Amino acid sequence: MVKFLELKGFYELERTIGCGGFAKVKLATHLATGEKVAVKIMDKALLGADLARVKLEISALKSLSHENICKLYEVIEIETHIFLVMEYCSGGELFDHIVEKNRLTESESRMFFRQIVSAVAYLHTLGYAHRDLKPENILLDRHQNLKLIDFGLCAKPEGGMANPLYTSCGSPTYAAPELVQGKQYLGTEVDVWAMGVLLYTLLAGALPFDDVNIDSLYKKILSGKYEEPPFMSLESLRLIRCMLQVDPTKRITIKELLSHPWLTLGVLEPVQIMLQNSKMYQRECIGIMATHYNVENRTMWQHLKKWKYDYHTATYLLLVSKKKRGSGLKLYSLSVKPLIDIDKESTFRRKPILRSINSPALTDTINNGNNLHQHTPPGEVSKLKTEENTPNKTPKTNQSNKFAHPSKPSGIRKPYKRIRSPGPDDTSPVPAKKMSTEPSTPVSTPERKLTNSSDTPGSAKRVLGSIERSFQKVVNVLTPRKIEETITGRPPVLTSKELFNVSTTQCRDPEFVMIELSKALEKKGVTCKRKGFTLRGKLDPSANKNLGECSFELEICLIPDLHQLPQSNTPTKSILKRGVYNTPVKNLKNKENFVGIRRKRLRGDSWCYKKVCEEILALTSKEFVSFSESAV
Ligand SMILES: Nc1ncnc2c1ncn2[C@@H]1O[C@H](COP(=O)(O)OP(=O)(O)OP(=O)(O)O)[C@@H](O)[C@H]1O
Repeated sequence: MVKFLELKGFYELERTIGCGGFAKVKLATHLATGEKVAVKIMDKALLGADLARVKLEISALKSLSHENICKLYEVIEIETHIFLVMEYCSGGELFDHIVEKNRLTESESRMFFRQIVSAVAYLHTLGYAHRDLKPENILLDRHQNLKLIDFGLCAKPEGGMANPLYTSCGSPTYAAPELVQGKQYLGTEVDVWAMGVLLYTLLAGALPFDDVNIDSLYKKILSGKYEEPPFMSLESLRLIRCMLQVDPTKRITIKELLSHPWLTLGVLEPVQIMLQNSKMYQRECIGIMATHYNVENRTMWQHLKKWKYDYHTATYLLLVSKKKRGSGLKLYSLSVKPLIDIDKESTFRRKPILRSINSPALTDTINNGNNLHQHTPPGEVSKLKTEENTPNKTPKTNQSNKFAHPSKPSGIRKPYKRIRSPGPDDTSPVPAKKMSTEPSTPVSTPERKLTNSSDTPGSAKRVLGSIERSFQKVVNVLTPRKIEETITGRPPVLTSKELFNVSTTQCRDPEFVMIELSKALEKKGVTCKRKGFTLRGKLDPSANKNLGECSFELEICLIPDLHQLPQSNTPTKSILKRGVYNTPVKNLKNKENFVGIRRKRLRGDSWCYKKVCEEILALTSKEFVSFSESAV
């Protein structure tokens, strides 16, 4: 069922592929090209004051065009929701990739890290700081290319990158010391620190600074002391040391990183900033669209080059990307007609799109109700007034540094989800609050999903509360009786390309695995809801004080015929490696399906999720669950 009529006839929505604090992301098909896209759906009512973040994210994405930055195709705004149609990254999060392999080899880390450096250097060149770099915000496409996502916390300091920022934001475990201290900081320098944490995570499979106690975490970050694993090469350790310099003035710069010997080792070439030209005139793609809409090429291009981020922009950018891949170029007729009268520039579809009271910057771009999409040409400074560049419009409900202590300790480690101080903006210096030096008490991390809104002052309370409320809607305790009742259909059979994040079993009965899994979840204090062969669980933090808060999905699936699997992906390889299976490998090589458990983090701290999954899968049944190649 298509829930959003605005998309009907243009996109076919499929399953949910991710959830963030603010958005649900669905896989969809762009019907004119048949290409898969990701649709980020945001409920305006839940966004509240964070709408400014979304505006900035849209503005940034429209300006950016880089191989390693997830492309925006279309922006649709209706009275209740905002939809961002984006490039679909089918390879999952880099975080899952690390977990899958425990840690990456130096050469794989280098291959990935070069892409990250290229994307971040490009961002900085255009005057943006990302401020939330972490493996959860880096996705992979089907060719193992990295794609940076989530620009909701990015900043574009007025006057350029040499100007300081003031808003404390990001994820505490990736936060630079100057952020933790609430000092003013340079966007470039905090991004380099976060990249240092990221590189360490790639190579070590663990965080350099981590603690269940936020005070202790900050102390560790400020000390700049972390464990240097013996398995890391001296060159890797040296580079990480250069990035994890507590004094930002001594930290390596992004420019130096581009040609650092560790990054050029074996590759020789310094990292290129690689500008993409997907917005260039592409004769063949324009010709196909012009023929399809029965207009002149010139007329088609006149329309396209306004970069309205409407359905035509999406169609064109998708055709360009298809051409780049060498796929056949073809447009399918849509059932919804007329689409857009290009000559007259009038839009007949999506009529119900309304002017939103809450989002003038987005809706102000709607001209006569026709031009639905705002455009910022590549590289051009966005004219959108945002929290970062309009200090007077910023709600000043709370001036405190969100890295500092919340007023009321909860005694529970909250997930170290990214945070942003809701009050001060980055153009109006605010006296930094010193980090508390009081005796360390377990406190709740000041993040956006606190259950008890009284823990959080000011507008943050509103934001956190609304996210929590929406989250609560999906959480129900499932009794064994309910499980029995909802058994339907058959688990999905995975293709060999879908085997990441899948733990293998040597069992062939999906129901049996489901029951074992449900028992383990119950034992672990995870409340869950079953839909078909998927269990959506939320960890009860009060029952797991050392773990924090997170939600995730475990899906029972069928693993394809082992003969068809590429060698590196075969469950048998992991079975051999870990010795989990009792069954001799040769007996597993048959044409029948085995049951697998596919896991997916929905919300909350990634490292907490990793630990919970490890524990649940270990509880499920030691005899029949193997953690595939991963630690989880
Ligand atoms: N283009 C994409 N392709 C595939 N999956 C995606 C894509 N964009 C997002 N996702 C998935 O959806 C999840 C949530 O997306 P995103 O981080 O953009 O949402 P958010 O609400 O802004 O998150 P946050 O809570 O970090 O602000 C991601 O972690 C990822 O797993």
